[in-house]
Amino acid sequence: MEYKNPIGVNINLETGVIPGAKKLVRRLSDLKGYFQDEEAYSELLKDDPVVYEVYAVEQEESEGDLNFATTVLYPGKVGREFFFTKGHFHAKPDRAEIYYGIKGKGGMLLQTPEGKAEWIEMGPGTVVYVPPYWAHRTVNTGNEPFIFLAIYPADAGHDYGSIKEKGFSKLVIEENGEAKVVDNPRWKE
Ligand SMILES: O=P(O)(O)OC[C@H]1O[C@H](O)[C@H](O)[C@@H](O)[C@@H]1O
Ligand SMILES: [Fe+2]
Repeated sequence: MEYKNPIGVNINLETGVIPGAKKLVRRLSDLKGYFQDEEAYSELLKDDPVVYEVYAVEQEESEGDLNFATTVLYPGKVGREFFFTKGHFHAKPDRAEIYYGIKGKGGMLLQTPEGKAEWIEMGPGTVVYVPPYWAHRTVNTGNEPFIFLAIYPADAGHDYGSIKEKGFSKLVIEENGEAKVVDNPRWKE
């Protein structure tokens, strides 16, 4: 039997960087169609800011193995909507995931395939259990980078399709300087 080598790394708790990890950058242009306010989107697209970065340590897809990744989600808004990650179901939909808040302020929108949504606030030290079958998207509701760790099955995969097309049934917007979770007017079952 060939055994894999264990890994020990230190996450930089200020920047979210995992040394040696694979870095993925998502700019606003990668999130076309995701935000409600298309005018605000086009305006902001002139600068095409980085919305988030992911530092991932991933294994080949196999049952029983685990991946981990940090995400640095920058502060910002498109219109009244706070910056967020794309959000996804797992390609193997019954795979669960654990998130751990490191720095900054935000939360997670979760949603069942039928469109029942939940919002969980996150800050440093928050653990979120994402149960099997729930789509999940993180949102930065603060004014500094929101940094968190995620641990997920190596064979979970990402299914972006239905979220890209329909979004979440809830939106997280700013109202009078506060984050508010409201119904998505464009949501259809
Ligand atoms: O893939 P997104 O929905 O854009 O979210 C960005 C990333 O967030 C976390 O780090 C997850 O562990 C990753 O699996 C995911 O790729
Ligand atoms: Fe996930």
